[in-house]
Amino acid sequence: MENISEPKVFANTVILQSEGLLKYILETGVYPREAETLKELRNATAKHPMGFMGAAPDAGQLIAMLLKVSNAKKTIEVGVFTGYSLLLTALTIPDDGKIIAMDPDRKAYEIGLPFIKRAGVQHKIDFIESPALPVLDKLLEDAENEGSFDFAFIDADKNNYWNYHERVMRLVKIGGIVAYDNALWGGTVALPEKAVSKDKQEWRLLSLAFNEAISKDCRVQIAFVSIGDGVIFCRRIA
Ligand SMILES: C[S@@+](CC[C@H](N)C(=O)[O-])C[C@H]1O[C@@H](n2cnc3c(N)ncnc32)[C@H](O)[C@@H]1O
Repeated sequence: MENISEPKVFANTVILQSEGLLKYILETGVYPREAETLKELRNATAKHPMGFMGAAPDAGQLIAMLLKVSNAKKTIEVGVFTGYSLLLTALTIPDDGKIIAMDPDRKAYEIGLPFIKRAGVQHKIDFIESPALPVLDKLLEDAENEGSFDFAFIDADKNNYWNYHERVMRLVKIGGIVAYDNALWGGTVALPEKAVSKDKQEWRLLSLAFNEAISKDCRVQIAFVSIGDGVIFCRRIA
């Protein structure tokens, strides 16, 4: 039976371990506000063999809010999959905004493409079928790209998170925001290694190292948020 006692509170933070509480949040304030095309894309992605591994819809809501309050127009998307966060961003930035999106998996992108087209936002997207690192390096070859982006969402291979960080720190303007998904790696960051399944151990270690390094990085103000699978938001300050 679902735990019906009050959720635990630690350091004045409700521990979202109750499925009921998350269900309440999603059903009350997230799903009713989710754009129809996003909902359809999310449902279509659930049929993918890997299931829906896009940004969590409640995290998406926060990302959209940050895109709006920061007036983001030019963004970077590392890790597209079927495009949930990509479509969310495209729906949120202005009509003359631009997203440079990169992922070596075009097939997954094409699952989401009909929804992107239907939403009428394809003109804002420049999808590059490639691992992200060489694309980011290419962008950095042109000095005009330095500090020209307002926002970046990083949701791809963990082993490169720090490599992405070093590059987006140059591409995103001072005051711009970078969001790193999966900071909690399914909650494994707070578990001893022996309690973690073999397939999650490597990325757990990478997450621990990245989270620690970013927490010490003076170039950014951070907000480490327990939403979805954990998102670290960074505002570039230097
Ligand atoms: C968790 S999914 C991204 C989900 C997406 N942001 C969304 O909201 O639907 C991770 C994606 O990262 C991609 N990926 C893996 N290695 C990559 C790399 N080196 N460069 C760019 N994308 C990569 C995978 O192909 C996969 O589609």
